[in-house]
Amino acid sequence: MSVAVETTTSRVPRPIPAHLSHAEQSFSLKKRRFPFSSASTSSASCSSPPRGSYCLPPLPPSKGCPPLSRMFPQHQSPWTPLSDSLSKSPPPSSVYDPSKQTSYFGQCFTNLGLLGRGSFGEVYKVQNNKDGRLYAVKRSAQRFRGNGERQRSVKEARNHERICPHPHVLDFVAAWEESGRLYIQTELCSTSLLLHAENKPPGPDEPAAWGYLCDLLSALQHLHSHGFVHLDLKPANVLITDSGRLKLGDFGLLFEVNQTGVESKNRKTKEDVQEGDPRYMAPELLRGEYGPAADVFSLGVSILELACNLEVPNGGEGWQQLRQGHLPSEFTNGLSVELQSVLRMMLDPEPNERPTVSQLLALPCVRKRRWKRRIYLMVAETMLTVVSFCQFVVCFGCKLLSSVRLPFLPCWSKPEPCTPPKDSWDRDVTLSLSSLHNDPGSPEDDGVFLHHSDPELSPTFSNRIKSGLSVESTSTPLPGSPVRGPVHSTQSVLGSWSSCSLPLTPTSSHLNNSCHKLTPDVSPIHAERHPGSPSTASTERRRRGRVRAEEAAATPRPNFEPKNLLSLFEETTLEGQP
Ligand SMILES: Nc1ncnc2c1ncn2[C@@H]1O[C@H](COP(=O)(O)OP(=O)(O)OP(=O)(O)O)[C@@H](O)[C@H]1O
Repeated sequence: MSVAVETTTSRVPRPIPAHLSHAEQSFSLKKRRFPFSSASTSSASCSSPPRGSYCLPPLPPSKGCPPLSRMFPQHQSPWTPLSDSLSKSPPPSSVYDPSKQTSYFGQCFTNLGLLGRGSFGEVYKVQNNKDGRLYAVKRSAQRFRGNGERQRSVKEARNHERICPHPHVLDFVAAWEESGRLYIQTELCSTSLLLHAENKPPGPDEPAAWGYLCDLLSALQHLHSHGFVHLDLKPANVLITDSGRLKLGDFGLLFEVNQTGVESKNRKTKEDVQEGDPRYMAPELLRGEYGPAADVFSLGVSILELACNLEVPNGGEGWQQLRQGHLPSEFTNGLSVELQSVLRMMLDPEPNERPTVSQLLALPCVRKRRWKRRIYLMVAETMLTVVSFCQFVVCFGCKLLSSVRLPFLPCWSKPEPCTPPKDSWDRDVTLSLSSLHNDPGSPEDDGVFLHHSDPELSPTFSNRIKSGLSVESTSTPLPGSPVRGPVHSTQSVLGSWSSCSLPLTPTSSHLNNSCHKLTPDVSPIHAERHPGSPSTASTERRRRGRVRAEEAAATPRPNFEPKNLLSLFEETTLEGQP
């Protein structure tokens, strides 16, 4: 361990990865990027992809013949478990029936919406129909175009499963292959660290950076002590829970170092070589030296970025300087001496001079903050659990009251389903799709996904909505609708139709799944349905009265207020008028 030793070799410019043709030249303040909501609505054009998510070019709209599978509907291709968890305990036949046309995903999960898109796939928030819990499921965007591609995709899932559970590593649940696509089921988080940081008020945030450093050092210590190197550590690959706990994810480039020489230079075989994000890449990776020190460097760059709110250069002079041990003083001068010196050590150009994760964790300044961080997380998680429990009690109480069927509360007599009934979901989607595409529901377009994620791929769909046709068959908000909040992406996907809007931890949220009542805000849709249709004043009044009544009926019980009684009264008065 040494503080920024500048050797002669460190001044020699390092070769820049070949694909960096549009390299940023030096350091700059972080630009605000649109979070997922923009990706969801415009990722087809991909004009400004979220950083860390190199969007694939949009699929061209279908102009020619429909695919063969649409003309000759066929059964889903077989479902293949890829994780030990699924092979050892497959779902019971009551949950998954292979003879049914619906996919494994469609039968086992209720899709609650798109969480985000990355370069390889789309991530959905789902509810498991077996245990009722909420999870994230990542589905590869493209079907495998060969065995090589398949192997590479499957590797990410297998790598993830090999890592023992740890409080700062994203929990792996299961992986499977279906219809030529890979599915990975993991624990549900709130959002990625990148999006979280970008949605905070601009400006440096050193206390938060110390917290991130402590969490990610713990995660790396776990990986390194088990003989793994991540090799793609960056804020986009770190997830954050509702309590603020960081979880390291995305193990596509995970590399196993031999146990005897964890610190020794390990060379990957040529076919193994896959470059991570160049902005966070340690200089020695360009020489083919793969070791735990590379993760320390990437963590250093990530913390520098998060603490100073700066745009990390992906090439050019700034990229070179960072790999020669020069920190951008115009940004780092505002940081404490302690953090500056830790960053200097982590960003040492020589991997052998860089401290190991254990050495960093032993630093007094880190140890002090790690304790604070632990206490903070403990308190935050306890509070979340208490809030979740209270929500559960309130929801349970409401359900109980509604089952009493009080005569003066007519709208309480029919409680809304917790989630859309699966059959109706499938039926609605199939109806919607078949009416749009005249397609009997091919496995090409698994309705469970197209319903949420691909409206931009289906121009007919959006035109239909725009032209004011019925949206009753689409009971979920459209991607890009204003209900989405930038930070709490998981929560905002449910947006306006979740009556329990407090963020829940994945562990606790199963307690109150009953809170996820679907109460679509129907009034604006109805109002726009026939904008130009002639209507007399009385029919208009009646229509408004009906809409209010529908709103009142759709309002979940906890929101039942005297206001609703007033509107019911008003409605009755309106109905009574000639
Ligand atoms: N477990 C999760 N819980 C909540 N949101 C998630 C989860 N996993 C991913 N996301 C969201 O989905 C987005 C895309 O996911 P992810 O980055 O894993 O896809 P990817 O194809 O591997 O992307 P890349 O390879 O570019 O990193 C993330 O930015 C994050 O917002």
